Amino acid sequence: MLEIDELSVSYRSGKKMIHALGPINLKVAPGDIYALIGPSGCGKSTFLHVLSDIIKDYTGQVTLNGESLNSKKHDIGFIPQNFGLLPWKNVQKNCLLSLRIKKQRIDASLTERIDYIMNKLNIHSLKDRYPRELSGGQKQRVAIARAFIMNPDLLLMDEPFSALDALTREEAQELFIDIWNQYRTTTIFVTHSIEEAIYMGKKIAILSHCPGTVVEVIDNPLFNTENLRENEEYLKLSTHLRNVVKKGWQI
Ligand SMILES: Nc1ncnc2c1ncn2[C@@H]1O[C@H](COP(=O)(O)OP(=O)(O)OP(=O)(O)O)[C@@H](O)[C@H]1O
Repeated sequence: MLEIDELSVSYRSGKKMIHALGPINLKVAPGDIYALIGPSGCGKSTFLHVLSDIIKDYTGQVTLNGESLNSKKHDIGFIPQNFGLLPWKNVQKNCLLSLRIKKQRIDASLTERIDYIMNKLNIHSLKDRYPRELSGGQKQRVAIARAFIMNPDLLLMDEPFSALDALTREEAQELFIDIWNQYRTTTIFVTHSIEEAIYMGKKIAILSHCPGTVVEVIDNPLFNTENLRENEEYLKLSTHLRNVVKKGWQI
């Protein structure tokens, strides 16, 4: 369980402090996928930076499985907007990077997991290539493979599909959900797309203007539904979300 209690973040800018986020209160159950939507500058990236332990200067409490969040104790996967692949390492080495950092021995069951994930994402044939030799969709598949191979306690994604064209994006979203269904990794992702939030978010958390606080958490009945747009509920939920945006991110 990820528990966020009265989390607030301020940045120092010269002599002034800028209150960028919070207070945020949220409980994320194991196996949840949260889609986080909110206006530009409300603190979404700041929030992910706290959860990935990049920002340590905050008030409030963040615990994962009962312990204060700490990247030394917890395995936290992060897929940034630009996929975060190291350009000087080939696909195979990028995928195994976190295991090497943790000095994890690659035994038979881990080899099976790696093979399963690489096959599922269809990147076996790309394993000797470097990131510059890959298309955007291929880079995205490598980034997803790397995150799931690591088997993180928490997976964070910052607009992971926004750089892809519409068809590649849909394919990458489907592959993500397909592989997530196998491992049920607790995931929080930021998106600007209402459709992506409805397709991929088991829960949808809406943040207010800066400093972002949680305006509403929606239990999404349409999570992982095929032919989403043809579903009657889709129109209702997307209209509700668009109304929240129109009202200035309030309900
Ligand atoms: N290093 C910093 N120093 C001072 N202020 C900052 C810093 N980083 C972010 N901010 C401010 O904190 C607030 C939250 O920024 P953040 O990048 O988290 O928002 P965001 O919701 O991710 O935005 P976007 O959707 O536009 O990417 C903004 O008002 C921003 O101007």
